[in-house]
Amino acid sequence: MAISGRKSGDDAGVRNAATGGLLLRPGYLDATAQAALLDALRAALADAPLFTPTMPRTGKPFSVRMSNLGPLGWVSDRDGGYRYQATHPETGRPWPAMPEVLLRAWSEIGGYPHPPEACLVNWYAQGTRMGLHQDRDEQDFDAPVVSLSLGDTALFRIGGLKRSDPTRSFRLASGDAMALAGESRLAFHGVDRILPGTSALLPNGGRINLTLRRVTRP
Ligand SMILES: O=C(O)CCC(=O)C(=O)O
Ligand SMILES: [Fe+2]
Repeated sequence: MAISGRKSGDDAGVRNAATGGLLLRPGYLDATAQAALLDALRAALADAPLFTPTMPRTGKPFSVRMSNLGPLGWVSDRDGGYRYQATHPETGRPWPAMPEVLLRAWSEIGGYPHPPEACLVNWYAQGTRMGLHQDRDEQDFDAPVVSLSLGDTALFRIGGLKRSDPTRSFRLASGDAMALAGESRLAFHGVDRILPGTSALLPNGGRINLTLRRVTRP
């Protein structure tokens, strides 16, 4: 397990064995790299607009809006459930390509020898959250999940392999990178809340999270 990062408060909790395989790289992207990535994302989202996924069966809308980059994208709706597909659910077009900086982050942080296939773009407006869940719609759990944060700081929560396992929380700020690998790959996790006014990157606040995943077995 390799852990780096802030040492104060609840952040120290991420060193606990329950989250083995969790890797944090605070400040992985500097301000210039964050701004460049944001520009690339704006262009991509013009082609593949944010959509509102809905829950399997109930059709209840997510509060987080989403889009994707790369050969595959994660989508969810009432009838089809959670899945990956090669095209945007509303435009029917293929997802835009992943910018180079994301491919580099995947290899530098995740250290997995095959390329990522999906980059989920999560848009958190102020007041939105993501409930505790596992990332398990992929065929390949050997590959890590690599995530990058932009904009306002998130209070991120992670537990163990069972929903009822104890959880701990820490902050993910703009430019921070994280990988869920090894024992943490299937750990329950979520976002409790977005802390307003913590970043000037997005003019109207809010947070963007980019989650890179390998979907198929190489
Ligand atoms: O926004 C985050 O930091 C986590 C996102 C997440 O867990 C997911 O997209 O599966
Ligand atoms: Fe997740």
